Amino acid sequence: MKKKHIAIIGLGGVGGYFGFKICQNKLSEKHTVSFVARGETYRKLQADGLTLLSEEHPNHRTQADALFQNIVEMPRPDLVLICVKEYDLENVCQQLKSVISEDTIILPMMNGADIHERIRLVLPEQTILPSCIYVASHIKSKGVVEHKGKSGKLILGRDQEHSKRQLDWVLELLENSKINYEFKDNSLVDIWEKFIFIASVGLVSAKYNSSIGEACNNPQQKDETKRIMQEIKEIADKKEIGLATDIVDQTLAKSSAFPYDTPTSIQLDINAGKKHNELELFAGAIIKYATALQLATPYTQQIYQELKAKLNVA
Ligand SMILES: NC(=O)C1=CN([C@@H]2O[C@H](COP(=O)(O)OP(=O)(O)OC[C@H]3O[C@@H](n4cnc5c(N)ncnc54)[C@H](OP(=O)(O)O)[C@@H]3O)[C@@H](O)[C@H]2O)C=CC1
Ligand SMILES: CC(C)(CO)C(=O)C(=O)O
Repeated sequence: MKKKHIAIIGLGGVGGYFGFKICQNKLSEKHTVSFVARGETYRKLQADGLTLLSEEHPNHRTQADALFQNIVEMPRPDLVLICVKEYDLENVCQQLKSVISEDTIILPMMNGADIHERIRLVLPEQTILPSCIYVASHIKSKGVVEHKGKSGKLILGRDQEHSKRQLDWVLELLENSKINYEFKDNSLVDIWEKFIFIASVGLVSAKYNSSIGEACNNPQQKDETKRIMQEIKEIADKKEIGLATDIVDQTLAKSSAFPYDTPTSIQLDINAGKKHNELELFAGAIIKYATALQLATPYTQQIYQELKAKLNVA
């Protein structure tokens, strides 16, 4: 049987954590694994391999079967894990066009409520598995990823436009890689549950340069976090996503699953003054959804302006 080729694009916090597991546990007779990294990350991976600092792995280093610095150089993949920030998504999808086939399965491992729809706009033929992830892992230095707290978790679902697509081998790969995952026919509720958490906590932690713990427990921050959650809930309700009625309380409780001082990626990026950050993925998207649905989102609007001012963006 032909070996399945798995490509992991982006070896940062998420790609480094999940990619490490896939590499460590790969069954070499069944799969080959490629990493695609750029710039300094590529050079570090070429020199030292991928390092994952995690209590789950006493051996910290691994190597993929192949390493590429450009997507277009790799052989045709059967499965692509897209592990980049949303502002790099369209660029990655454009480059993928020339190397994938209709049979390639795309698994985005990213935050955001509409990532699978955005991929579909560029790659209309492929099977795209809508997903969300929970993990606290960040780049310590290029090629070195640090994971803290609980085991990372992936929730993935069927592509509603390719609902008969055979996915057993993908689930078997996740299983063999000892990745904590859940597979659902419809993962949309889970995606919105993650979105309501990370968009609200992310925006407030970015405003105060605070942790997940502070954004959900400090009285003033908690109040702002809850108000943004409420605005997202109204959007989800109007879109008939099916979030639980007590989703705001459930989501606040979820924060205790993370070590108190866990940062969020948007907090780190905005407070490092990075012009590329996830403000549009969270605040921009909430405002866009609300405008289309004729809903008011004053708290999200306010924090959006405050964060733009912090970044000195008009
Ligand atoms: N980190 C976390 O704990 C969590 C993150 N998420 C989400 O997961 C997604 C990924 O986040 P995260 O891993 O933290 O992001 P990182 O910034 O840590 O990693 C993304 C990596 O992708 C690389 N990259 C971007 N474009 C390309 C390309 N064309 N070719 C090769 N490499 C590329 C970047 O390279 P370069 O360094 O050169 O820019 C970077 O190394 C985001 O949507 C985030 O919101 C979700 C849950 C938890
Ligand atoms: C909060 C966290 C770490 C949770 O998975 C996350 O999603 C992020 O920082 O983007």
